[in-house]
Amino acid sequence: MERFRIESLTTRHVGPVDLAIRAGECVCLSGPSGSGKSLLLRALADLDPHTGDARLDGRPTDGFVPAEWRRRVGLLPAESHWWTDRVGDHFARWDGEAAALLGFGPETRLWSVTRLSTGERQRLALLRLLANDPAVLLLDEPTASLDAASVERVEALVAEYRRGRDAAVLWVSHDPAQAGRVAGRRLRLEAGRVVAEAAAT
Ligand SMILES: Nc1ncnc2c1ncn2[C@@H]1O[C@H](COP(=O)(O)OP(=O)(O)OP(=O)(O)O)[C@@H](O)[C@H]1O
Repeated sequence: MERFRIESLTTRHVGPVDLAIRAGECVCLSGPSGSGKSLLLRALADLDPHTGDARLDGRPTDGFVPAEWRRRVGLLPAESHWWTDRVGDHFARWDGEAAALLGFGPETRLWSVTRLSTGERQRLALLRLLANDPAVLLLDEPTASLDAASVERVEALVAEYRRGRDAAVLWVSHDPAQAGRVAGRRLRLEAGRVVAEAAAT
């Protein structure tokens, strides 16, 4: 079943891009630094101006109020934003099991955002995103600041979420080994267009 589809999506730097992701599928997107991967993800989340058509479960963007589209098509930016000082205030709900998998106990909710390390911010931003119950995950280098053990746990959590919710995942990664582990299909952004990643030689 197709979950997420974009047709002729065009922003100032990217496009036109056509892409369809099935329910429960993970697609990896790579491409040179500055090729527009982050901008593409922001457009998909309807955070930047764009033209073209995007659909979730066959329903176009303008069939949703913008906040609902952004909740259902969830973007994990490379740098997360926090708007109050207490970690717990940012969570729609606290999933103790998922938090424990990423190394956080219930006391984490009382922590100040200012004390968070870069890797803690990245993992907590993912937990916060999943707490919103998105149908599509747009993950912008979600393990860029993590050690190998944490990378493994994040990959496991996203896989469990994807299978459990039949979510469609678009995962930006510069790491071919990671793409091989997490994705069923690999794409590359080149000169503003999305093309199939050439097989490794
Ligand atoms: N607000 C903006 N105004 C003008 N140009 C921008 C803006 N944001 C990004 N760009 C430019 O658009 C291009 C694509 O940026 P983007 O962040 O999407 O790249 P990326 O593929 O995600 O790169 P990386 O792999 O380094 O994260 C870059 O040349 C960047 O400088």
